[in-house]
Amino acid sequence: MAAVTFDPTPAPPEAATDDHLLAAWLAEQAGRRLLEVRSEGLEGRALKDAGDQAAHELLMRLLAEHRPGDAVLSEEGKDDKARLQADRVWIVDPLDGTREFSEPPRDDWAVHVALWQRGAGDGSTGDGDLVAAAVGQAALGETFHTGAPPVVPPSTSEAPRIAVSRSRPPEFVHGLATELDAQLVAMGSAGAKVISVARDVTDAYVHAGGQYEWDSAAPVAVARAAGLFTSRVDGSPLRYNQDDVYLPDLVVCRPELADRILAWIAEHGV
Ligand SMILES: Nc1ncnc2c1ncn2[C@@H]1O[C@H](COP(=O)(O)O)[C@@H](OP(=O)(O)O)[C@H]1O
Ligand SMILES: [Mg+2]
Repeated sequence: MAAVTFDPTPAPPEAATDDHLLAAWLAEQAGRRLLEVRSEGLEGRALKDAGDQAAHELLMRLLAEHRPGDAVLSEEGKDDKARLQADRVWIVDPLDGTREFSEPPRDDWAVHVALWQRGAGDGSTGDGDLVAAAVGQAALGETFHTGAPPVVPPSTSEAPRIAVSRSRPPEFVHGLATELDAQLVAMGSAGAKVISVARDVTDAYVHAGGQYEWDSAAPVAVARAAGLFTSRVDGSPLRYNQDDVYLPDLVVCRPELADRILAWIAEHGV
């Protein structure tokens, strides 16, 4: 298989002990692998499947090599519930925005690599919390990570811009947009949408109606490190490494928008 011939660039020596740098390196390697898959002439379903599979296999191989003692939860793998007893769990989405990946030259797809650690956090997120993460956007040539979090510039837009799913935008966002006098910006990939807030392409990302832990773990950890607001749509904390990995909704935004967004959702529902 082509995955065996793929040659990762060597991990930086610091990644042996620094989880932020390891996450960034992993996301970058999987992104390079995905660009390679995208150049092989496949289309549609075949391209989606090849991308999901190649990025998953590479991440599993590299995690086993560099962090052999840690558990892994991957969108493309079997959920081994031993992770519920583990102290460290990598939560990965090898290819988020699979649909957009299969529509070159779109760049709204990403590799998500996050680390959940037992005992981390203030207790509000359960037994632990996210401690390191990277969102790789290979088609942009960038990897956003918690080791050097993005610096969010002041908003360049007078009216707030709300990122929403391109294929499954929740119905309620239209009412919210009217209330905030906001524009909706349709985009693929949860990671690309969260990072669009950090990059001042948008000011908020709101989703409801379905998603899983791997869709938001890495982007949310990077967003928090960048000083952005993150929560469920009811304002409660996003909790990871749960028994049920369904995590259907979230809000990520500039801190100054959080109160208005949550208040509108509390009043009108999703
Ligand atoms: N209603 C829903 N139910 C389940 N998963 C959903 C969903 N809406 C979005 N997602 C998942 O969230 C990710 C971002 O979606 P979108 O691009 O529409 O914003 C996608 O991940 P994958 O591409 O990894 O499958 C998609 O599958
Ligand atoms: Mg996903």
